[in-house]
This record gives sequence, structure tokens and C-alpha cells, in this order.
Amino acid sequence: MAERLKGSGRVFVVAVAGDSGSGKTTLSRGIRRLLGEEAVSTFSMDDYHSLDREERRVRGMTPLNPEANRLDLLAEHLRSLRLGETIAKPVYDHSVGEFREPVPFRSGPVLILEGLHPLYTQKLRREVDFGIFVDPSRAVKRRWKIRRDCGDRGYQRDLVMAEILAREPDYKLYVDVQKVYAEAVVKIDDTRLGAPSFLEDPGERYSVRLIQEVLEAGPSAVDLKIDLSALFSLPDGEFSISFQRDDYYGKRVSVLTVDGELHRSMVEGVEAKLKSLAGSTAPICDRAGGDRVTSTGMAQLLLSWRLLEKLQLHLDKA
Ligand SMILES: Nc1ncnc2c1ncn2[C@@H]1O[C@H](COP(=O)(O)OP(=O)(O)OP(=O)(O)O)[C@@H](O)[C@H]1O
Ligand SMILES: O=C(CO)[C@H](O)[C@H](O)COP(=O)(O)O
Repeated sequence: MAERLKGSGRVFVVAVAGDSGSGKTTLSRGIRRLLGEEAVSTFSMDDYHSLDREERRVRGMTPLNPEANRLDLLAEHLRSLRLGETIAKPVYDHSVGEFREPVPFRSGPVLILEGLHPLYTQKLRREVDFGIFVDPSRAVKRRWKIRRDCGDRGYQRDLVMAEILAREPDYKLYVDVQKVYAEAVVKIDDTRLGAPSFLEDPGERYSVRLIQEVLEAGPSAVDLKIDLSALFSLPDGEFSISFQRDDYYGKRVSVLTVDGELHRSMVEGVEAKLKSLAGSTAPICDRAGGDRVTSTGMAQLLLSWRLLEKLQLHLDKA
């Protein structure tokens, strides 16, 4: 797959839309591992802000307002990148909230574009081959953001909370709306399973809903075997899985809900199949405590599968 991708001469664009700290990088890590770092380029569309931090403060604007971003320039750059051209990519430096000199940027055969508005305009959507929207619940997002901003970055908790509140209206207006256009939406809520008393550390247990447009042609035969025999020898962990058809903003979708953690052996079959299709050796989905796969890990796996299907069509057309 990596060789075919390199030879295709065209760049396949994956857009991962969502708020700051919503898990975009974490979720798309599965795709990076599947295709290998050398095949996948990535950048954040934060580089396409049109106003720096001080200018936004003076105008009373948040970065979530499309007017604080150069969305047309990004669409033009994506068009060039898809043709294999080099762009002069702007650079926004978060450490000071200012712009730096643009840098030359050329993409590998797959480009993952992460950010607040990659699906916001029609011009942008035309340049995107696969659009994903990451949608953690308010409670989950707040916890992740506080953990990262206060823990890793040393910000004050009160300031982080105030920023979260200040962003809410623009988030609803300008970011949330993009889930209407995404081919896959990943909704992440707190687990509905009680924390088992025997687990000292309940870990990262979430209920993940993967909402995907129904494919016109069925996927190629992949052995999605969930091996229930492992249930009787599992050390710990609890899960539930459910599947529904639904209507999502007028689109026919499938909704797969995975809650809790699965044992690695349950998904090994499909993971191995995808890895052999892509020619990769790294595990695709995040593990928890060695033998367990988290529900967001399961979403990584299923999105990678969907991506492989799309890539194969893309390569067949090239
Ligand atoms: N699936 C997950 N399970 C547990 N924690 C997660 C998960 N996804 C994200 N987080 C937490 O949220 C933090 C932010 O995640 P990530 O960097 O993936 O978000 P992002 O949307 O790419 O953020 P930004 O756009 O601000 O760079 C991580 O450091 C981690 O603490
Ligand atoms: O939403 C964001 C990232 O997607 C940031 O808030 C935005 O990029 C502004 O960054 P900073 O606060 O460092 O000026």
C-alpha cells in the first residue's frame, strides 16, 4: 500500500475536525500507525489563523470564528498539495500567540489536516477526501482540556475554565455544525458501565459512538471477528457493543456504540488483516493496561478500516 501510495502522484486528504483538546491527534494516531509515518504528513490549521492572539483580544473574537481564519487560503493550499505541489505554509506559534515566517511544505501521499474548521466551507470540503468529526461530550472535553492545559502546560485552572466557557457559543455556531458534513462522527461520552470494584485504576473508559454514512458499495470482505470465547478467560474489563441504523441530519448512517474496554484477542483478527493490507507491523489501536483495547481504540481501528477502503478506491482511480 505504501508503495502504491507513493507512486500515485496524488495526495489523499483526511480532515479531522473538532475543538481544541477534543482528541483529534489521539484518534488519528491509528491512521498514522497503520500507514507509517513516512506516508503520512500532517499539520494543524491553527497555522491559518488570520489574527494573532492580541488582535483577537482587541476585537473580542475567539479563534473559532471563521473570520479569524484564512479558510480560502487553506483551500487553495490544499488544492496545490493534492497535486503534489509545495506550498509556503503559514506558521502560528502557540508559545507566544504570534505568526512566524511561512515554511515550505510538501505532503506525503496522505495528508491529515487537523483543526477547528476543515469542513466549514464548500471550497474546503471539495479538497477533502475523508472528513471525520471528533465530538467528546462537554464533561469529557472539559476533563481532557484541564488535564492537558493545567497538567502538561501548567496553566491556571480558573483561566482554563473561563476560556472553555468563553468558547462555547462560537463552538456551537461554527465548529459543531461541521458534523453535518463529516463522513464519520466520533462521539465520546463517559462510560455507562459502573467502575468494577476490582479495578484499582478504572482507566480511560468511555462510551464511543461511531456514526458513519452508509457506504454505497459494501466494504470488501474483511473478517471482523469478535472472538467471544475470550470472554471466559479475561482477567478484567467490561464492555458492551450495540449497532443501529439511523438518520443523521438527513443521511443514512450506521451507529456502532462501544462502551468500556475489549480484550485485545477480540480485535486481533481484524487488526492483523488491516495491517497486512497496508503492509504495516505496528498495532493500530491504543491499548490500555497491555491486553485491553479502549473504546476509542476500537474507533481508531474502524476508521482505519474505512480509510483503507477509500484509499483503495482512490488508488484504483489514479
Ligand atoms: N481517547 C482518549 N482517551 C483518553 N484521553 C484522551 C483521548 N483523546 C484525547 N485525550 C486527552 O485529551 C488531550 C488532548 O488530546 P489531543 O491532543 O488528541 O487533542 P487535539 O484535538 O489534537 O488537541 P489540539 O487541537 O489542541 O492539539 C490528550 O493529551 C489526552 O489527555
Ligand atoms: O483553538 C485553538 C486550537 O485549535 C487555539 O485556541 C487557537 O489556535 C489559539 O491559540 P492560542 O490560544 O495559543 O493563541
